[in-house]
Amino acid sequence: MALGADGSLVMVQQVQEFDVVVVGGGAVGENAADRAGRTGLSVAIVEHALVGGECSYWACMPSKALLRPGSALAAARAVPGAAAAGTGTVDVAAAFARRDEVAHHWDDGSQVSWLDSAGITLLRGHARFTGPRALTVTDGSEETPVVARRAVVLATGSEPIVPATLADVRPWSSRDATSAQHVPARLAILGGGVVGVEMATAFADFGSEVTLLVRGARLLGGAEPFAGELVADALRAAGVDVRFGTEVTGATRDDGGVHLELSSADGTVRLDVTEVLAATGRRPRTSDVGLETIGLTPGKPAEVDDALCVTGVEDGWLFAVGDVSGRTATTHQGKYDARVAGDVVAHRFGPGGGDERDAAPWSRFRATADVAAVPQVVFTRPEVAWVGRSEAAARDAGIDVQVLDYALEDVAGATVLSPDYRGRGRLVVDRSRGVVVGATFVGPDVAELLHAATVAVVGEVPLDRLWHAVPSYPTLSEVWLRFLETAGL
Ligand SMILES: Cc1cc2nc3c(=O)[nH]c(=O)nc-3n(C[C@H](O)[C@H](O)[C@H](O)COP(=O)(O)OP(=O)(O)OC[C@H]3O[C@@H](n4cnc5c(N)ncnc54)[C@H](O)[C@@H]3O)c2cc1C
Ligand SMILES: NC(=O)c1ccc[n+]([C@@H]2O[C@H](COP(=O)([O-])OP(=O)(O)OC[C@H]3O[C@@H](n4cnc5c(N)ncnc54)[C@H](O)[C@@H]3O)[C@@H](O)[C@H]2O)c1
Repeated sequence: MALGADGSLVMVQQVQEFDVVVVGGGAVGENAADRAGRTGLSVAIVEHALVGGECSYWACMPSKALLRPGSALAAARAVPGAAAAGTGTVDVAAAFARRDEVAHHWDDGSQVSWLDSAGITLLRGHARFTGPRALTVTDGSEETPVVARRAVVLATGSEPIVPATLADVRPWSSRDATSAQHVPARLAILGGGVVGVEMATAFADFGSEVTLLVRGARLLGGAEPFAGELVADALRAAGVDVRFGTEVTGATRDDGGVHLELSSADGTVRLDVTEVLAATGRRPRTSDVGLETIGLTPGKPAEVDDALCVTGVEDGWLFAVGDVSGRTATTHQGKYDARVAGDVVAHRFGPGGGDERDAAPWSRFRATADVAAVPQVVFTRPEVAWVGRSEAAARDAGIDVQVLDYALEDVAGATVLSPDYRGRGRLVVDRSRGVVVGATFVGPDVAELLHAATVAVVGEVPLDRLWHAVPSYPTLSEVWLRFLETAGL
């Protein structure tokens, strides 16, 4: 027996040793573990909740399942011939039941089976560093010392930030929204970022009276401004009360719900709602992993280089991937970093001990795409999809920018989708190099348009070569031809 981190008595188990220990079994940690084991290193994952992490159970998957019925209904309603069949509203009970299936009823059995099949050891419990390559894993009253002979990959994800004004009223977090079992009659959402606009769309579909409270002047801050404008127009058309320049300056909760005091340039007003969702961003989850024992600061992101090696830690044994690094904020980009980190670990510490320290950008040992080729899709209606730099970001980076804009409704593929199709595409071109450095699409069904743009940005394909990439007719992709014609090709 010994004293645990919280001062209680714990039963200390035998030391367990592995070549590599991955802390956090989210989608990103799982990928890192899989790649790290590919040269025969023994790998363990430590997970204190569900294997699969936020994305599988409370983020990407359930949120997209909640959004899908409304978007399917809207797509049918937009087409003469199908519109008559698309009457009525979203069947909320069926939508929730489908969400429950997609979230595997919050049971991680299938992911645990996958770990088994990949030869990865699962240690259930909460991991904390006790020193370089040394951790303890606490599971109830048991504590297991764990040694990583070669490397540790930190993949502990992120946690929501709750503004101080809402702290006492038990606001919904994104987890409460994505796992909701009832629909609040009146829902206030604080924050005009990705969670805010997606959940405003879903809960408006379910019949909530939604008020979206945005302290700034636009939605989706990092995206091209037209993206936020089109989403705001659509949310308003769906009945959402979108209020810009609005701060929550006070909040109370009683049996009647949550009472918010809102301040804007027009003065102070009160808003009474059933629930309030704090969609105000996330912070890396590093406050309770013993970072202080290895010379890092708890609560801060684990900053990494392009090999995903944590800077400020000697001997290159610590890596960080996913939300915890502060470098990526999506599952797909976190998994890309995980593949790179896992490959670096497998190569550097595997049999024969390779050296990839001189690896060039774009090698499989460098996460080069994190810098200027990050894709993201926001599943609102219209969908928003972007990759690389916005016009403003490209100008800030000193790029000689050429902007190519096109109205998506003017391509034949859009006409087939719906007579009322509206959307917009933008390419940001580096004029001096003649290559695409950014792209944004806003409109129904644009999510699947994005990957062509990602390939163009990553491949730095010259515009005069893109000219030979012929889009099929009649598809939305024909916008690529129109962009190039706009550029004078
Ligand atoms: C509502 C919402 C919707 C989203 N939708 C999308 C989307 O559509 N597409 C997309 O690409 N991204 C989306 N994201 C972002 C995406 O969810 C994250 O980028 C992704 O989950 C990050 O993965 P991760 O593995 O780094 O972290 P997590 O998924 O948070 O995994 C970290 C794991 O570590 C465990 N852990 C933490 N600390 C410890 C410890 N000390 N010991 C043991 N275990 C520990 C946790 O329990 C967790 O399982 C969404 C986010 C939210 C909030
Ligand atoms: N489809 C997707 O890929 C997807 C979907 C959802 C979430 N995510 C990821 O999850 C992460 C979290 O999303 P999010 O929307 O919470 O964060 P975010 O950073 O995208 O947006 C947070 C918003 O809240 C505002 N805000 C912050 N503090 C505030 C305060 N005190 N009062 C009022 N407004 C405040 C910010 O200005 C910002 O507009 C993001 O990194 C996002 O990329 C991705």
